[in-house]
Amino acid sequence: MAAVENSEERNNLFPIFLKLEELHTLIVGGGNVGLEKISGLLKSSPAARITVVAEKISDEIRNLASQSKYIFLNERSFRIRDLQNKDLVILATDDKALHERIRIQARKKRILVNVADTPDLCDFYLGSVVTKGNLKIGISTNGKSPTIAKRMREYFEEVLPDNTNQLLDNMQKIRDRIKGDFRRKVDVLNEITASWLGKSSSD
Ligand SMILES: C[C@@]1(CC(=O)O)c2cc3[nH]c(cc4nc(cc5[nH]c(cc(n2)[C@H]1CCC(=O)O)[C@@](C)(CC(=O)O)[C@@H]5CCC(=O)O)C(CC(=O)O)=C4CCC(=O)O)c(CCC(=O)O)c3CC(=O)O
Ligand SMILES: NC(=O)C1=CN([C@@H]2O[C@H](COP(=O)(O)OP(=O)(O)OC[C@H]3O[C@@H](n4cnc5c(N)ncnc54)[C@H](O)[C@@H]3O)[C@@H](O)[C@H]2O)C=CC1
Repeated sequence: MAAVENSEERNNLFPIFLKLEELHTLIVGGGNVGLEKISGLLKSSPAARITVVAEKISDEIRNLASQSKYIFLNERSFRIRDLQNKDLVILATDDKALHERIRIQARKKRILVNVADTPDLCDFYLGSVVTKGNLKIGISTNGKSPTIAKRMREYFEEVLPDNTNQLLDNMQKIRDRIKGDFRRKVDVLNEITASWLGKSSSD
């Protein structure tokens, strides 16, 4: 009798691309991990609105904050009212019990939470991010290996041609110029990109 195989594991996370200038992100913890998370946010969204609360805020974080008028620093212990008017929360302290307490309060307010070193407590993960002009690719290994996510980013950064952004600019111009109904527009755009990956024009 044929053995029943386990169904393949897969990544069920849903990626979205957030406008962090329009949202307000709270980061609790101002050490190395806090620094990594802030740097990650700023790399994609240089004008991200971020409030950092930490008993001790590192010089590196102070330096980053001095380059943006949208980063607010509060060097003190976390208070529940820090959650007010926040959309996302990233927890990066060395106090796991504190993380669990903050998570409960944040969930009550329907604020999405990331706990840097505790995947089970996360509503969302940060991913590795490849940016070429207007193109952005988010990468997740489902928490299996952040190192591989990082290597994948490096790989795509290297293989994506430098004229990728020009391609997008050209396509936007063509897209704006095509007249006619929606169906015709889709047909034309498929037709002119058909040679990509050897696809047929109807793909
Ligand atoms: C689940 C997740 C939750 C989250 O943090 O959001 C998570 C969790 C954990 N990370 C850990 C460790 C490391 N994280 C990195 C790096 C990154 N980690 C990132 C994301 C994520 N990390 C989320 C899943 C993403 C996915 O789905 O793939 C990246 C992609 C984005 C970012 O952080 O901005 C960024 C690369 C950015 C880039 O360069 O492109 C490195 C490598 C390095 O620093 O060089 C190491 C050390 C080596 C290693 O462990 O692989 C540990 C163990 C801690 C411990 O040992 O105690 C945990 C906890 C655990 O796994 O239990
Ligand atoms: N540094 C690293 O690369 C890694 C760290 N970790 C873990 O992640 C956690 C954080 O690491 P680091 O950033 O290196 O630690 P850290 O000690 O440099 O920073 C901890 C931060 O949390 C703040 N903090 C603590 N209690 C607070 C409170 N009640 N309110 C406000 N702020 C508070 C501290 O003031 C400090 O800014 C640790 O538990 C560590 O074991 C895990 C993997 C790698």
